[in-house]
Amino acid sequence: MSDTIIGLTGGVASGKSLAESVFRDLGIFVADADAAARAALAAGSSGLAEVVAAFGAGVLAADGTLDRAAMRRRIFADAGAKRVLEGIVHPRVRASLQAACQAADSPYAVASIPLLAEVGGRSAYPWLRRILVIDAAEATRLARLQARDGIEAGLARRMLEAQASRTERLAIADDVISNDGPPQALATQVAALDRLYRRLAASA
Ligand SMILES: CC(C)(COP(=O)(O)OP(=O)(O)OC[C@H]1O[C@@H](n2cnc3c(N)ncnc32)[C@H](O)[C@@H]1O)[C@@H](O)C(=O)NCCC(=O)NCCS
Ligand SMILES: Nc1ncnc2c1ncn2[C@@H]1O[C@H](COP(=O)(O)OP(=O)(O)OP(=O)(O)O)[C@@H](O)[C@H]1O
Repeated sequence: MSDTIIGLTGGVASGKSLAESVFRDLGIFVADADAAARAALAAGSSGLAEVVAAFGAGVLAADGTLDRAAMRRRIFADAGAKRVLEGIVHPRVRASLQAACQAADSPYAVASIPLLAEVGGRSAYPWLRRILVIDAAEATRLARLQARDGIEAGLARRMLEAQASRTERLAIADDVISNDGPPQALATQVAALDRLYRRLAASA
């Protein structure tokens, strides 16, 4: 049972997954918003039923699951559709992350929320004790994104531009990890924050 929940965020290819794995290695429970968003629209879920009610059965693939690629094309071409989908998915993601983190048996828990700055930061997630931003220079993220996903520079740049700016994200941060150096430097910063978060949890 953990009431100390840390929000982890960062732009695409900033190093969130790497930071998550370091927290897990230190014995900390990590809940992931992307996984919660997929579960919210799983076959047979109430979320998927709401999506079908809002968008029609045409969003389903032949096997009755959500046609995610088609939905992705639709929401990035139509801001209204994106808002409708988010209205269905985001409340479920918030509830699922909170429940999973509160049930965690580690001293504190981490909720990894890639779009935390985009959805309104603390006002959307008032139960976060602190917000940790993984930060890296845009050039670093572009290079790592291209290397990891094998995509061309133009697409990598558009993905960065579709997200909150570095300044907007840093504005919601209580803690910042700089990930422009080697992986070991990130691990050292995570370990230092782990000590802080354990102290906070112990005094809660
Ligand atoms: C549209 C959906 C079905 C597409 O699924 P698909 O498996 O093709 O893509 P995936 O979920 O991996 O997302 C791909 C990338 O798109 C971006 N993205 C997805 N949803 C959003 C959004 N609402 N706003 C901005 N960017 C988004 C993210 O950078 C993500 O890395 C899915 O992304 C979705 O349900 N989105 C709405 C819910 C949401 O906001 N999810 C984000 C985490 S809470
Ligand atoms: N300090 C580092 N040095 C070298 N490579 C790194 C470092 N940190 C992360 N990477 C690499 O950069 C890429 C992006 O990192 P990671 O996948 O952790 O980012 P992310 O924020 O989780 O990305 P996404 O937003 O796409 O989920 C990965 O290939 C990862 O191995």
